[in-house]
Amino acid sequence: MEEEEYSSYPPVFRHIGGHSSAAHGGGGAILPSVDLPVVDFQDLRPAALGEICREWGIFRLVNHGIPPSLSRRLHDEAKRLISLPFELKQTRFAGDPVTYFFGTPAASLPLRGVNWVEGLNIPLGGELPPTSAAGADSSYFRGLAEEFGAQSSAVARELFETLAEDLGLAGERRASSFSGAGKLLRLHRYPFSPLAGGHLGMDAHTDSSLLTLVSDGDVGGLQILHGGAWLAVDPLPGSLLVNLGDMMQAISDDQFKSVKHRVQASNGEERISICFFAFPPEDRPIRSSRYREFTYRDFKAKVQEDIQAVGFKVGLDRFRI
Ligand SMILES: O=C(O)CCC(=O)C(=O)O
Ligand SMILES: [Fe+2]
Repeated sequence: MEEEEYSSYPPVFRHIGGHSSAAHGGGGAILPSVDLPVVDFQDLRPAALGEICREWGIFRLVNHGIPPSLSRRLHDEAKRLISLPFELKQTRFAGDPVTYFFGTPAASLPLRGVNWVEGLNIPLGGELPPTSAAGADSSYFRGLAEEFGAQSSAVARELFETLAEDLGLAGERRASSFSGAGKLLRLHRYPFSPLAGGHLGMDAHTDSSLLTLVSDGDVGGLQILHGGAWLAVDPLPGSLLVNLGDMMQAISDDQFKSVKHRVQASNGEERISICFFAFPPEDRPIRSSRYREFTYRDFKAKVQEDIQAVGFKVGLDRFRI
């Protein structure tokens, strides 16, 4: 492909489009696929779900009730917006509640090697923005995102309650964990990479969330670390990928796993993913037999501090007793 065909990519990354990614230090072998457990949202069983979360920390959710047409419209609109020329994206989202980013979000370090991803951050639950510089099409997108976010949140709450049941969480500890939860929708576009086993879009990381719901469409790329090996997660159209985050691991006294994962660029189509994150209320103390008491606000601050100081997220280990 010619360079101008990559005009929607940030300029510093345009050159990698037509080249062997191996020459740029990324890459890896084609991995075996993993058969993730599949959970039916209409038939949630605390003990069975708990077992999956102890062993895997990630599963496929089917029959979740979010209409396929809503997911499809949001994916289509996301793809349209993210495919706009880079310069236009920068000006279009300036001053909008929806923000455009590019870089390596897992480590918050832009321009590390050729590992990169770009996307839009969509805060949820606020007022729809007045018609702004972003224009009417962005309001349409935000409306879809709000609707998708509200439905994702209801699904996440139900999953949380099921897991809380399995853990035997009671009283204040249970009631306050999810109510007032922070919510964020983030969409990603992982660039096309001409070689299979191409560069990473997102480095290995665990999510800081309670729960993360990923609508990953029909292009693969996600990989998980399971049993000491990296395994590829194939798409399952119509399903949601659910993974547990660090806060859920802490609340469960390390019974549940916050699974390590990363995303590799596809050698076919670009991957568009829509990720919903549920976080605990910022100032609620998190009590666990494995960690000293902390709040999600403390956790976030420590993650940022480590990224500045050592270049990566240390995460829960900072709070371990
Ligand atoms: O885009 C994906 O498929 C996963 C993204 C992810 O891991 C994250 O945003 O934390
Ligand atoms: Fe993640």
